[in-house]
Amino acid sequence: MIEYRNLRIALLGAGAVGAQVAALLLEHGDELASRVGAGLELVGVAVRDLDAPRSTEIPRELLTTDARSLILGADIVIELMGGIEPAREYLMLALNSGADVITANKALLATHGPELFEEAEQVGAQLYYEAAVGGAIPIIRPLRDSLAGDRVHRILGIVNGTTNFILDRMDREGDSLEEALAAATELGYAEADPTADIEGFDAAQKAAILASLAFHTTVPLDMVHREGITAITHEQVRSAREAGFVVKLLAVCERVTDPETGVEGVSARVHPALVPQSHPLAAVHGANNAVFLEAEAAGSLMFYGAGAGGIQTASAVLGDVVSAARRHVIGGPGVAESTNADLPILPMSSVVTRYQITLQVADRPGVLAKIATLFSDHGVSVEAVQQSVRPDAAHGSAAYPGHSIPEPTATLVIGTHEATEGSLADTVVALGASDAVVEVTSVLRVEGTV
Ligand SMILES: NC(=O)c1ccc[n+]([C@@H]2O[C@H](COP(=O)([O-])OP(=O)(O)OC[C@H]3O[C@@H](n4cnc5c(N)ncnc54)[C@H](O)[C@@H]3O)[C@@H](O)[C@H]2O)c1
Ligand SMILES: N[C@@H](CCO)C(=O)O
Ligand code: NA
Repeated sequence: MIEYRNLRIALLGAGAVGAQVAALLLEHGDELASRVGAGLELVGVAVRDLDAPRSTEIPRELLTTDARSLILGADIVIELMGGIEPAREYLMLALNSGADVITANKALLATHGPELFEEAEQVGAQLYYEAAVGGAIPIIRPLRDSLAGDRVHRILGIVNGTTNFILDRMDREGDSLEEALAAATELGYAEADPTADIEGFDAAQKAAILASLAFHTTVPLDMVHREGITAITHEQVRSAREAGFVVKLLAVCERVTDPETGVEGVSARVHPALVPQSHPLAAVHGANNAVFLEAEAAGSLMFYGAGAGGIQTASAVLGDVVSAARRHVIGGPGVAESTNADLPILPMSSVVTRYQITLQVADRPGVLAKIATLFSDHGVSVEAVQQSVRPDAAHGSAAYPGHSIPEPTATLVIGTHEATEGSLADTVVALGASDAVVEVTSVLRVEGTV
């Protein structure tokens, strides 16, 4: 039996992920030690309440409410408390005391990442965060290491399990958004307050992290355009299916050249989008996550699996523990983030995308021509128009002047060619204001087409 020097590991937080990390470290510590070349000793677990029920049994003598003392005696600190403070303060304390740190805290990284990375670089420590995006799915290390020699062009990610579960239920079970959300809550996917998931805040934090890593820059959270799924209707999901699409909440991170100014930069955005049923992301069901990326040399790659869950996320945390511990054995400085790419973060209006717009229009001569003019006035080229007439539809307020019978309306589904988000958005505003249009019933971007 080889005798190893023990590395002292402090765990902060013993909730869904933390309790699983503690259990796996205690159970598989010897096996991991042989992979690392050093013993891994869980020296303590900082909790708020010593007597709170936990999903796994943690020996009472390991529990403490004194996180600061625990941190100061550790070689590796794992933060699984969540939230901004005191997580930020504890990680800074850990880095300053010479410890390497591991966190799953996307909210903290998306808002205070640069400060933490800079501190880690200053003190020559490591900061690992594989669990922060895509849970168990390896995506941070592939971007940071495996693809460091390539040039990533674009990332399309399903990075929030709760919203993917909801949209998938609406598509495959015919649920309304409310019914699907209730099912997500019952199954434990959605939080008691699901706002961060359904309004896209969680996905936006992950988009900021992915875009920063992929493009070797810093993408501030407030530069990530964000739309959630709360306005998505059952009707939109059903029509999407009929037209060969599925609705997904996507994080889109890409290199962008503003067509008007010629400025090259990057953008990150989160919004619902129509994805062709033939795209690999369309086959991501339930609460799973996937990150589809396109790189110059590697071509298309997809990373798929469990984006959440206590034990699944613990797998990513333990991978980081092994990496951090190996460097303790080998020595040398930590891996610095490369954030020196000279790429501005461009606003949403510079992004080039495609829209699918559904309109209720008055069914009378000249309406189509009027609508076509609105598109061309904004420099937007129409790719396809589909019309269905519902003469009996007393939709909206349109009525023949002076008559009580409602004017017949038609449904127009208009797919555009690529155009800047700015001109597409202006076109939608002009459509809404036109007397030819009774109602703009749906506007969705189309992503993942070639
Ligand atoms: N649950 C998942 O599937 C998942 C997936 C990926 C990433 N994450 C991230 O992992 C982190 C932990 O998530 P979780 O689901 O385990 O959360 P959780 O709420 O289940 O657990 C957090 C635990 O930390 C404890 N805590 C909070 N503040 C503390 C303090 N000051 N001192 C000591 N303990 C404190 C809480 O009491 C709680 O037990 C979060 O940053 C989360 O975003 C979670
Ligand atoms: N609430 C998140 C957890 C994982 O970060 C989700 O639904 O994906
Ligand atoms: Na991950």
